[in-house]
Amino acid sequence: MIRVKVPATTANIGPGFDSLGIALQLYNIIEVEEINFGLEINVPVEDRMHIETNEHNLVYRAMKRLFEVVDFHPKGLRINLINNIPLARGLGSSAACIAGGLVAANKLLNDPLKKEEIMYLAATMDGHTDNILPALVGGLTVGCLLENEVKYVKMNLPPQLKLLAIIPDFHFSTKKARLLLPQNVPVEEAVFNISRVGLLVASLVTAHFENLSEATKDKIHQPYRKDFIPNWEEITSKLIKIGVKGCFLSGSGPTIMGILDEDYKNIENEMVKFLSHLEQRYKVTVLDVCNQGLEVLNDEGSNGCYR
Ligand SMILES: Nc1ncnc2c1ncn2[C@@H]1O[C@H](COP(=O)(O)OP(=O)(O)OP(=O)(O)O)[C@@H](O)[C@H]1O
Ligand SMILES: N[C@@H](CCO)C(=O)O
Repeated sequence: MIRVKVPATTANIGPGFDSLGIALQLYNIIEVEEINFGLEINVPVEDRMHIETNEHNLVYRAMKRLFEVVDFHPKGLRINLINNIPLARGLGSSAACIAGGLVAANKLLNDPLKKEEIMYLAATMDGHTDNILPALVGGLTVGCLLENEVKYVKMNLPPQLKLLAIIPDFHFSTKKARLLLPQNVPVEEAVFNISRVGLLVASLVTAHFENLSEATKDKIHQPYRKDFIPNWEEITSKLIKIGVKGCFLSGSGPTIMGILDEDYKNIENEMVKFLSHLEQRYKVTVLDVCNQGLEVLNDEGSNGCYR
């Protein structure tokens, strides 16, 4: 049995659309083994309404993609999914399936593909690198998908940095959220984002958190998605007022993310109180950054990170 532990991710971080991502200490576990025949996919009862348990399952599709590349034909497969990453909330649930499925399939066959090849397959399946890279290698990643490869840099983040996730109780698929975006971006808006994305990466890595309220601003995707996020204006204004360092739409939403440092307990409590007065239901959770990324587990625990 192969077992992988794959982190949730938050992508875009405001201006870094389709490029920046951070891995979070919230994990799905994927277990796979070859069986004599058929396809058996086991998912938690509460997810059965939303997750396919046939050949359309995303973890299975990722595994199948790798099997095609290396021309392997399993007799049958058993896949057990232990899910903690909420589905379709902008926390990288689909990237976790793709990254985890590919690595699990590769391990099952004793690693025929190199890390770079897995990364490229994963990024082409997801369409961009911003969730895939941190899911695989952890930390803060900057990356881009080229014709035949992925170029990226992974950075560790200061340990005092935490993320406050405000997760509404509804699904918002990336596919739908991308249809809201315009086809073209005016130069001034591109320049607005480019100047902030550099400031953002440098400020995060060097713990210049005082820059983050400006550096997380975005003109490329949030303005077009925010009307579909209940209470966006109230929540983001409140977050800044009570002292988060910066806030942004996590991935394609609907989760809203605040950046915190060590003094976070009051902010978390105040936000829970504030949200309890709204009609929409939210879950609030403070997440640490996962600096190590996907891990392959053995019976004693970790069998090494995916480096
Ligand atoms: N654990 C899982 N097992 C199988 N399929 C899953 C699982 N988690 C997510 N999926 C698939 O991925 C879809 C959600 O992907 P989507 O890209 O819309 O959201 P997300 O990845 O959570 O958000 P984002 O990409 O903005 O972070 C689900 O509808 C489902 O088809
Ligand atoms: N960069 C992607 C993240 C979701 O996969 C988007 O915002 O659509």
